[in-house]
Amino acid sequence: MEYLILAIAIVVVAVVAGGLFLLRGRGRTAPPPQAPPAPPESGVSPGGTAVLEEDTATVEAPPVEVPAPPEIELPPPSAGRLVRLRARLSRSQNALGRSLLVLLSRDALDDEAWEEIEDTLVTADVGVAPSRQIVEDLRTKVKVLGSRDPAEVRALLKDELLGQIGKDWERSLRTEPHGAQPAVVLVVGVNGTGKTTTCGKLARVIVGDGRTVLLGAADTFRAAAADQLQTWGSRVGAEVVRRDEGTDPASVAFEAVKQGIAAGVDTVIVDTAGRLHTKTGLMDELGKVKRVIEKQAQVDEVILVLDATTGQNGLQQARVFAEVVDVTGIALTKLDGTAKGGIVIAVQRELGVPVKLVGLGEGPDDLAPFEPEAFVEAILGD
Ligand SMILES: Nc1nc2c(ncn2[C@@H]2O[C@H](COP(=O)(O)OP(=O)(O)OP(=O)(O)O)[C@@H](O)[C@H]2O)c(=O)[nH]1
Repeated sequence: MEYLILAIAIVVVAVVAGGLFLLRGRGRTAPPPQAPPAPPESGVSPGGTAVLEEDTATVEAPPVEVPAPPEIELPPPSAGRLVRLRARLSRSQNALGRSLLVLLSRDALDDEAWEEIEDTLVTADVGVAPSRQIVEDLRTKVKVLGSRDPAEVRALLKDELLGQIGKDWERSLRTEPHGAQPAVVLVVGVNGTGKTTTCGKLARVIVGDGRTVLLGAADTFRAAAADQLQTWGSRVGAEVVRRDEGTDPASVAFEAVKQGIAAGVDTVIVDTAGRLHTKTGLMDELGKVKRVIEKQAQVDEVILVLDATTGQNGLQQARVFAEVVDVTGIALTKLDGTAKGGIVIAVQRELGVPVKLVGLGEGPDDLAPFEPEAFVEAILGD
């Protein structure tokens, strides 16, 4: 009997314990389901394999840097640029105008005074013959005028300088396409004069006027020139055709014009090296570049870039270029850095082609179409 009671007690205890165990098990909350591993942004690890391993699933993938598209700039149009840049010109050229005006306003305009006026003009790089001519003209006009109040003297000098610079030259740059053919501008000149910079700035002038440009880096002598051009081009969204250093410049020019035609751009600008090794070498190189371009399109402009600070030396070099290639216009750079603005008169006289562009600083929009009236006004000051 005792055994029976003991057995029943054991059974009861077992049942109660079992029930309690079962109840506790049911009351437990289930663990949260494991979040699936977040896929990396690209779905692919930097190494190129899909991220699947469990232990890397919780490691956050580094953010993939998407480079921002380059911002395309919209440069100002060409019209009125020289007037806007007048301060630059006044700063460098005012001394010439002021000393001429002071000399012309002297009470007694004797031989000595006229000689001083001539010297001032020669010092400003006007050139000996044109300086003499200006003095002769002024002498006659002053005699006819009789009186010499400051306003009259200023008007007289302005008229004379404008006459020497020439109001009637065709100075507009031919950059308009011919139907489906782009206009082609070939840029030549001695190294260091600012050729590549002028190509870049000119591209901005054309884009600013609402047209499209392609740049050809045919200065294969200096690799940095192509890089420089690339930077200029990317700022205004212009394609640049370039090849390795040492490639035949003519082949780059050919390819640039070909791509320009295919892309339907308005203007192709071709930068050249034009080292002054020998006149024959230069003639061969530039002649070939031009001939090769002409197989596909007409060369509308050959712009000779001349550094205004180099004076007579620059003129000498300009002469060599003019002998080997038909220059159609001059880009006079660095006019902001010299008081010798008279070079405008000298170079036009020397080469018989007009100054069409002037460089007035290192800024991207410091290139302006040349306007004689604004130029003379800047020289004479207010
Ligand atoms: N102050 C001033 N500097 C200028 C002007 N135009 C160009 N330069 C500077 O002149 C230097 C030479 O310019 P580049 O364009 O490299 O000359 P480059 O003729 O192409 O020279 P190469 O490629 O060696 O043949 C650069 O530092 C330009 O910023 C200008 O109008 N004013």
